[in-house]
Amino acid sequence: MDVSEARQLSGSATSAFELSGLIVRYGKVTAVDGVSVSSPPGRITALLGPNGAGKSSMLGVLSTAARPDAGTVRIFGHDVRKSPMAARRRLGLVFQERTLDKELSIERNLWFHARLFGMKRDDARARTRLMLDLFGLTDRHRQPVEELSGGLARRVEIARALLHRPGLLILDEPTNGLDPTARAGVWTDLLRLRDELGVTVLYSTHYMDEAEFADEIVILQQGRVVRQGSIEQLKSSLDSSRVVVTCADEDAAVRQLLAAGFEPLIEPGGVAVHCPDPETQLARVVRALDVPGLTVSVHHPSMNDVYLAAAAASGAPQERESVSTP
Ligand SMILES: Nc1ncnc2c1ncn2[C@@H]1O[C@H](COP(=O)(O)OP(=O)(O)OP(=O)(O)O)[C@@H](O)[C@H]1O
Repeated sequence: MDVSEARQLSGSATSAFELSGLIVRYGKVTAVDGVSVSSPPGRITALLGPNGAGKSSMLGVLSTAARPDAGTVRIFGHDVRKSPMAARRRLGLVFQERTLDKELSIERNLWFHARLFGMKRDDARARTRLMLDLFGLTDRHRQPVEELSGGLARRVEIARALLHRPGLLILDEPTNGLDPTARAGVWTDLLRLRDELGVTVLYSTHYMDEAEFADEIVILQQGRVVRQGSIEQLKSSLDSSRVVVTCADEDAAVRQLLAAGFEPLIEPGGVAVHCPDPETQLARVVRALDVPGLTVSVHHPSMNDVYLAAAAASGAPQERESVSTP
């Protein structure tokens, strides 16, 4: 793919997507409650939150499948209410449900999608070939989709979503149900799309390790944004970096650490010394201790810690009460 194509995919300096005061209701249930989030082109945003937090409802509006009850939603500057078709042309969608035609080959699936999107024959042919090449599918282009593994089928869906040169790719739990190798493959593809083509990616996930790939993380709880920032910002806001000591006599370790001027805490994993710079405190901690069976390690907050702290701080239950659909 050449540079002009990459530019086309990444769009202009306008935000790739921009939600402002978004509200989505289903009857009396407010699924999305005043969410404002945006991304410049060429970045990856992860959407996290417990079941029922409002992730799919938010993605549904962004995908133009559902209308917002209030607020504005723009895709590369196109308002989804006023210009849904223009917004739709800049979007590639990969939803949880598998939507490929199983009986057709990989190539025919791509070709028909291109034609459905209104591409002329020559363009559809060229784009299909390009996507087969880009995703390493050329050698198996005649293979029926029903013979593909889950990971490969997902790859075809991502290729199909990019046929019409969208700048924004939206994926709702893209690796749900895939094995670890297939999940890693999807991530290799998505990172390459960002790095080589400047595609903007917005995805929801329940996998904390997958949140680590994002440039920006948004955590939703009960329809509201409760945390937002880069992974470094979210982790450093937690203030739970620590040196952890395990030994055969924790009481003695606590006494010795207190004598050396630390403020140790007995925690489930051992005796912890909380500090912003555990690597630099490590040697002092070791020097302060004379206890049997000593091990000392450095811990920094994980994405899981960030997520659990956000849940605890918002006081939200981990799963919202589900309501019956009409
Ligand atoms: N079609 C619908 N009719 C009524 N209520 C709905 C509908 N779709 C979603 N809801 C409700 O809206 C809220 C948000 O649901 P949503 O599916 O957006 O959450 P989610 O974060 O995507 O959850 P999950 O992780 O389980 O996919 C929930 O309370 C859900 O029960």
